Amino acid sequence: MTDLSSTDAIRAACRALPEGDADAARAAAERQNTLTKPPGSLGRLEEIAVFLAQWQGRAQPALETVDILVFAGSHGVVARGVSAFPGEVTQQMVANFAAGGAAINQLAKAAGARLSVVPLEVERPTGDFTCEPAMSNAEFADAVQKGYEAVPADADLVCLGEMGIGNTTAAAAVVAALFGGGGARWVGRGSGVDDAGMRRKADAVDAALACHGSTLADPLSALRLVGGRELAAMFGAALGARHKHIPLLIDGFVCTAAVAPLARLETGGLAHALAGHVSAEAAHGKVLAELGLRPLLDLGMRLGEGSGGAVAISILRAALACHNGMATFAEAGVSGG
Ligand SMILES: O=C(O)c1ccc[n+]([C@@H]2O[C@H](COP(=O)([O-])O)[C@@H](O)[C@H]2O)c1
Ligand SMILES: Cc1cc2nc[nH]c2cc1C
Repeated sequence: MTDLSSTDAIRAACRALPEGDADAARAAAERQNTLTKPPGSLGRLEEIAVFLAQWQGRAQPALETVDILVFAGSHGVVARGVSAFPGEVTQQMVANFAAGGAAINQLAKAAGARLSVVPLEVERPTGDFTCEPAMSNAEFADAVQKGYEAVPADADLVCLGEMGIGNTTAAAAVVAALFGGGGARWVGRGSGVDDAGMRRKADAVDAALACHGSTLADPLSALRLVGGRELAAMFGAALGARHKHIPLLIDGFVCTAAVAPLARLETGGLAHALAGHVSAEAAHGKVLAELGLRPLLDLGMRLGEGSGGAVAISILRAALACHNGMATFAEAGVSGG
């Protein structure tokens, strides 16, 4: 068992990231060039097949077991009027996930994926990070560990998602700490705030930057001090996927902000991740650019719940259908291969 019981232990786990399988990637790329199509003509579908080979460690990867993990958490900063919805919606949506009534229930079904929802003390909001730590060291480590353990060892792909009223403000604070700039650069409308709400969000982020100061320079501390439990759990799940040799599909702005500290701590820390989509939340594109991640889809979605990642699973399935199912030039008797 990987020890994640303290921030130091989490740091050590981040320094011990396994690499992908270069031989499997090479074999997959070679196979692509034998298939009955002009080399490169399937564009990013070819890159996806090679990526999945690299991170699953086999030249012919599969997507038999795909897990969508949705983490839920509550945020003290909601008291500052930063969301269009009341905080209790988080718990109500957790019930809706369990009843099968949310968008992600349908999208998971459509994508042929297993859905797990992991509530993280949703009845107990984090500290208001504008003036106090969002989480203690122990609370942070506990959420990271829950995320790590939520990753099933037998998964072929893990797709991350979240639910947490107020969490676009927490995500904005995390990326402001990681990449610089004030609140106005990173806040957006989230689930639908008006202009006054946007100003309150920017003010909340600026207050957090002033309150926590240079302690935010460390990416893990930033996630603990101004993040949230579901963000910490997504970070832990990204770490878990890497340690368990499972490729990762990330979702929108909140999810990307949560896993970004892994890339800031370790070069190539998110090399096992694909960005499912770019959210309509304006800052998401900026964070993806900072991380060098190119989103697969741009559908104007801004829901969270892992919904953009869930839609992108179908693109990954298309990539592997071609990679594993097409005939080679030799098999089909097609000239020129
Ligand atoms: O991740 C995104 O791109 C995203 C963009 C806008 C809204 N959300 C979702 O909306 C909720 C947060 O919105 P807010 O306005 O309460 O901060 C939370 O449950 C997220 O899943 C998520
Ligand atoms: C209803 C609702 C559903 C959501 N799912 C993710 N974020 C959400 C925010 C709201 C408000």
